[in-house]
Amino acid sequence: MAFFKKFFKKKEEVHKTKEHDTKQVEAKEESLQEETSIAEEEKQNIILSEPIMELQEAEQEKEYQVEHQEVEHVEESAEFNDLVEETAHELEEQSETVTELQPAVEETAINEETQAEEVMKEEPKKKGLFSKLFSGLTKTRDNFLGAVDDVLRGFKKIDEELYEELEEALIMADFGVDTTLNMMERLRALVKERKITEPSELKNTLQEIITDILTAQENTPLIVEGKPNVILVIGVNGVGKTTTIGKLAHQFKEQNKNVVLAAADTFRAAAIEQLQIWADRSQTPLIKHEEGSDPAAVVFDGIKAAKARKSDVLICDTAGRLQNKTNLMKELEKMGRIIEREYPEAHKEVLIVLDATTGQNALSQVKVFKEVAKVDGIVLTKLDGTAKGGAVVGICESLKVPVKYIGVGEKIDDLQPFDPEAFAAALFNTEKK
Ligand SMILES: Nc1nc2c(ncn2[C@@H]2O[C@H](COP(=O)(O)OP(=O)(O)OP(=O)(O)O)[C@@H](O)[C@H]2O)c(=O)[nH]1
Repeated sequence: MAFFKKFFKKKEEVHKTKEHDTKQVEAKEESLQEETSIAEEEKQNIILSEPIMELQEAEQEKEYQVEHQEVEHVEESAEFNDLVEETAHELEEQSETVTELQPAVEETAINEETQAEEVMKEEPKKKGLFSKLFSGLTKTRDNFLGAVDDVLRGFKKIDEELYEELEEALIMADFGVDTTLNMMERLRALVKERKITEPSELKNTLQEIITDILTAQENTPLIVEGKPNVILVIGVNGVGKTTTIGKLAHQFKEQNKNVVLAAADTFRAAAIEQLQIWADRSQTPLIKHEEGSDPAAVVFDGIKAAKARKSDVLICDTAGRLQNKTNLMKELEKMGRIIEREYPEAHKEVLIVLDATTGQNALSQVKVFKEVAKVDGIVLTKLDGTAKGGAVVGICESLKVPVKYIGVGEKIDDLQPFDPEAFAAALFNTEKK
């Protein structure tokens, strides 16, 4: 702005000077003309050399004046041109700076746009996860929360009778006896400590206790970044092992991971065929042998394929026959040995799949598997089809094995990482605490 003010002020000054000088020249011209006509007269009347010389001098002076004026004008216009050039130069420099800044400005704009897009993508994803969890837990919530609300509405003060009825509601929702007793003990202690008198306030306190139990168990990620990973999936027939493997493969592939599947449940031909369907669905290579072949040999070939493809994750299906614990133990041990020997650099996880509809039975399955293998995490399937979702709390509390994923439907993207706070919020129909 200052530059333009300076520029126009100078321009005005130049213009004024020019006007003033032109007037002066015109006045001079007039007087010269007058002098010329007098001289002419004199020339005509008295022919004398002196006036002629004067006239010549006057003419010369006039010429000089005009020339001088022109020079001044030329100088002024040169000054004006300089100013114009200076302006142009400054403008050019400014435009260069703008051009230099342009890519940075564009980059910033693109970055902001990308970030906004990512946030926009992330937000519905988060919302989608919670709404799926929320609708998946409908039966459990109706069963559990409905019973809790009924109890709390029926009392004006917190007394022993209220505690007993709450205890019953928790047991009916499959929290398990031990976990329920433990929860009630914590509830009584908090009521005393916080001097709670209103029955309606117990709901919040219960949600807090459940969130606390679910988050108490350290939950590590299923796979380690920058390392090859092997996941052995165990569990009894029909719990949703194959489906879970397909869903996991799909999720890892969405995260741009290279995945290989191995059909090490060779006990039934149908298990291999079913895994092939999920491998096709998630577009993942499947290593398989004939029905009845050695499961450890399938794992061996799976490792070979994973190494050749520089895979991030190898997921092995296994047969879960609890009827013969000795065989099951031998089979799992042999697979473990092969992995240790052939793939020592890999991170190994044993994931047990449990069917939530079996409620407390799921808990006893984990107990048996824990006798034959080290179990690192739990996948609880079919939470959408059961009123017994409270079993999750019992499993977390009594087994000290973290729930890593939950199944909330039959579709490929109906498996989600277990989020304890979101689970408790969906159970109590509230916000995450
Ligand atoms: N609603 C619902 N159904 C599920 C879920 N997970 C698996 N299923 C269904 O449970 C049934 C059994 O699943 P599979 O994956 O075949 O179970 P499996 O443990 O591999 O069983 P076998 O192959 O017999 O050993 C199938 O009909 C699945 O669609 C889930 O999270 N929700």
